[in-house]
Amino acid sequence: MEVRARAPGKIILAGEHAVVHGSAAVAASIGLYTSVSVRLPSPNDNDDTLTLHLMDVGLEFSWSIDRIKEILPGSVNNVASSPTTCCEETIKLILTALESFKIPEAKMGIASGVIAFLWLYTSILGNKAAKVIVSSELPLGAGLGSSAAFCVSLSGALLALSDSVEVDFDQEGWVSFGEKEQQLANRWAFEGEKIIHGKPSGIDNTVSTFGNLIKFKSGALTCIKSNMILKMLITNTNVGRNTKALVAGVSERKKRHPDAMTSVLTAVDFISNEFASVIQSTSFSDDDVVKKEQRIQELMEMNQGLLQCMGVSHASIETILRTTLKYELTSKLTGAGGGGCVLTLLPSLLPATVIDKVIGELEQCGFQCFVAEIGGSGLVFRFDVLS
Ligand SMILES: Nc1ncnc2c1ncn2[C@@H]1O[C@H](COP(=O)(O)OP(=O)(O)OP(=O)(O)O)[C@@H](O)[C@H]1O
Ligand SMILES: C[C@@](O)(CCO)CC(=O)[O-]
Ligand SMILES: [Mg+2]
Repeated sequence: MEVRARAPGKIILAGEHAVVHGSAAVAASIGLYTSVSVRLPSPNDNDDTLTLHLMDVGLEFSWSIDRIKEILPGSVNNVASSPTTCCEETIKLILTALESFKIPEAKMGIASGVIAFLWLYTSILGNKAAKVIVSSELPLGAGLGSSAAFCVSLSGALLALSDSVEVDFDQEGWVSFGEKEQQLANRWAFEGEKIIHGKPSGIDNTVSTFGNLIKFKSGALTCIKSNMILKMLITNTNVGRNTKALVAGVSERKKRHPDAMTSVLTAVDFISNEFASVIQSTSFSDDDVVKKEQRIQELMEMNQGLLQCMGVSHASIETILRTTLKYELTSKLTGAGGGGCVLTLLPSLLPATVIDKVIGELEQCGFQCFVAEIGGSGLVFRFDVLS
């Protein structure tokens, strides 16, 4: 029996970092997915290993079930229906399960993903043998929510196989979970994100689970229906960074300058709320569309300025801002910043020749550009009966 699940990445249109401190943020899923397949051995396979193959980084991990029981004795209990946080002590224990694998220095960030995997796997499926394969269309660690897509697709695949969730094995093709099961997958994914991010707001796993466009504030989600076409150019600086370190850096700055930072975070809250109301407003004439796009551009510019105040911009991001400004286009970083990806609004009346020119100039600087579909489906899964 094999189950496959996939979950999308995301862009944050307004409010990253501030959302960790209780301000509102607006995010949309994008049409790039992470897929997880979990294959359980048939009863006569005599397989007693848990294998994790991370295709994107070319790493494979394998543990005997006896070793899993030794590291995580709690894995004999089935806690799939009640998500629990992995404590520091357990993280240290799980780290010992990684010692024998020589992870190259350049790929050390992957260790946190493997710890999240072991925590989610053993909490949801206990100590069953299985072969798990992960692959993604998303760039890893680039601000497009690869960690959330990883945790959501993994939680979805594991829950589909667990006793705690009732699913119809005869359904064909990709299907969505019911609302209750989506909530459960989202809560487990949040526990995984805590291991990778330290202090996540929950926005990334929420938009990856439910898809579409959302406003998110203090853990609560509001679904949004956009009444305008938002076409965003995504430019990857290819500068690697780590969300956990950037989020911690903003918290440190807030501790050093509490009053100034509180004003910055409050300003972002207003920007996100205004962003949400502009895209939801129902005025459709050409003039109105142009005005709405101008307001969005101004909000993006202000949000980027405040992200600079938080200390999460980067020289490569500033180069993209300057380059797109030459074409009167507005950009902001998306996700955690420090490198990663930048969004540029492509207004509806912008000639294709200008888009080609700006992309050409950005690519000449060594950046990678693409236009992704915004607001697609969230977590889905499918069963395949193996012969
Ligand atoms: N396909 C994958 N295979 C293995 N590990 C993954 C995969 N996707 C994500 N990860 C884990 O997530 C980490 C990257 O998460 P991080 O939060 O730093 O970046 P991001 O989620 O891409 O960006 P952001 O959080 O800003 O949206 C990787 O180092 C790895 O531990
Ligand atoms: C930087 C941050 O706001 C978004 C990362 O995509 C972190 C979070 O909300 O968990
Ligand atoms: Mg992340």
